Amino acid sequence: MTQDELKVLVGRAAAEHVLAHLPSDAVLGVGTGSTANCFIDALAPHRARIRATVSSSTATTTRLEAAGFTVIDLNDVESLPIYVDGADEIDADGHMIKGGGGALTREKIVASVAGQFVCIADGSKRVERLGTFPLPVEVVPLARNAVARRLRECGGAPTRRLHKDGSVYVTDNGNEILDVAGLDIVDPRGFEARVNDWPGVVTVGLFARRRADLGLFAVADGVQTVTFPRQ
Ligand SMILES: O=C(CO)[C@H](O)[C@H](O)COP(=O)(O)O
Repeated sequence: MTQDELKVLVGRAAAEHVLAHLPSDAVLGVGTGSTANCFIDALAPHRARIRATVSSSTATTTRLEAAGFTVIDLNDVESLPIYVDGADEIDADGHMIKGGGGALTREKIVASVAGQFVCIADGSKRVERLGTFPLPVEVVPLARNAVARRLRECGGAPTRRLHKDGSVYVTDNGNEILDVAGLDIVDPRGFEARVNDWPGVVTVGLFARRRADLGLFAVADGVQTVTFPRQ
């Protein structure tokens, strides 16, 4: 199976999970990226059963609305039983690197409100230790070089995210992203807290304090379900 086929498979599994577990009057949190898009597509025929959604990016909002879902503001939501999103890497404890699609800040905010974080991915995203995928860090533009220097002191090699045409990538929140290669993240919770603390850092794409509760991972012979115990 191709990686795209695996994403379709896990998108369907996540839709089944939501239809089985989301209360009928509840709001659903939806992540960003190609795997999250497969989930939206799989859930679309059942949109009448989803009262409303909260989106983690403008791209996801566009896709949800095009598929006929109602999208509401997180400020108008008191609880969010389930949040479904992809990941760039996930370890055996459910800690993740996210933000390859640039939506890390809103993803982290929506995830922080959710009762259950369901991580959906093809099996290639599972790693022993986080850090092979360059860690995205969203920064206020003024702080870019100051934060980059600190990341170098930690052994990382940050680069400013650019579009293919060379223009600067700007997030939905008007900030920039540093993608940090070369990190060997032995203590995800500690490193998340450390980087979060630096002035100018908006969000670090380490999801360790709020990690996944459930993983659905597509591999050649089906979808594996992994429950990550609360820490
Ligand atoms: O964090 C994300 C977006 O900010 C995505 O969940 C992550 O990049 C995975 O994307 P994909 O499903 O396209 O591989």
